[in-house]
Amino acid sequence: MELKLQGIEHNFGKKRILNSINLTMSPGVYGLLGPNGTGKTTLMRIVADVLYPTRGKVLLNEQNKDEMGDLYRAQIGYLPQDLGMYNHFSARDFLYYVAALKGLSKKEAGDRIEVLAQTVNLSGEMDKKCGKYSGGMKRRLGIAQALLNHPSILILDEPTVGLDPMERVRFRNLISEISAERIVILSTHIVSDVDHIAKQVLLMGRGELLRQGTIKDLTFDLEGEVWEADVPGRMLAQIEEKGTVVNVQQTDNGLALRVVSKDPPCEDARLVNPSLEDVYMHYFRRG
Ligand SMILES: Nc1ncnc2c1ncn2[C@@H]1O[C@H](COP(=O)(O)OP(=O)(O)OP(=O)(O)O)[C@@H](O)[C@H]1O
Repeated sequence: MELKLQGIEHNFGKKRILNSINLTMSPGVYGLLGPNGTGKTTLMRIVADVLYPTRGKVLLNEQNKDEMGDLYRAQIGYLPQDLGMYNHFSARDFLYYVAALKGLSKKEAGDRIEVLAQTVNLSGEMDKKCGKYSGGMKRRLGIAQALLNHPSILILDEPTVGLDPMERVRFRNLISEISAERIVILSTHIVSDVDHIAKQVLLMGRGELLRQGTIKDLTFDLEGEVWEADVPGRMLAQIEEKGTVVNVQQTDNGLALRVVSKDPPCEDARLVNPSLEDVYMHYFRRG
């Protein structure tokens, strides 16, 4: 399976939001990473077929999605940022409702709901009202609704917002499990959401894909340029002029810094292995 975005552009009024996005995806997790307002949601809505791009094409296995119509939409599972749930519905009723919208028969829906309740670890909570669900449970229910139609393309828009660290890890493992034979596009501005599970990371800035690659590719870019150093507090401003300070920690003797810089930012700076967070900060430090 191959999903291709060709020359995607999008304008809202006169404002250019997406600029010539070209991307080819195969099964696995694609982590769409970038600051707020850079066009991640807009791009995902285009792939989910709820927004038409101003220009460009989306091709699934070389077929234009607009020509495929329902056949394309049948392959999509979408968890938008603000999935509305009816608080007075039980989780089971909510899933039956979405299944009906997706055209599943009652029997098919019933079987699928039982399987998905287990997948997202909500089997014991299906009769509870959605309004009584915690943030993490709502996200898992959101994933279940997106999976009802066995989608081969799963689009998750900031699925981990508001989750505590434990839920975040659980959620990440769940995404990893369900990505085996699907293309999963996951947008976030939290580096750790994609750090362990993304097959490819897509760095998005101001409507453009700035860099695409495996975590290894991206961290390799900064090989030999990430340093740690213990310095007196007064040196911070001077070091900030030399490179990107990605972390500052107070210590008994001053500051422990992590810095991205081509040259050593100060005497006694030690080279360390680059992380995805270093890469993110390097690209987006100035917003
Ligand atoms: N319907 C709309 N009409 C006009 N402008 C819009 C519309 N939707 C989004 N925008 C603008 O498009 C830009 C990109 O928004 P988008 O939601 O795609 O970014 P994002 O990267 O997903 O941001 P976030 O991380 O905050 O969700 C923003 O400047 C936003 O204000």
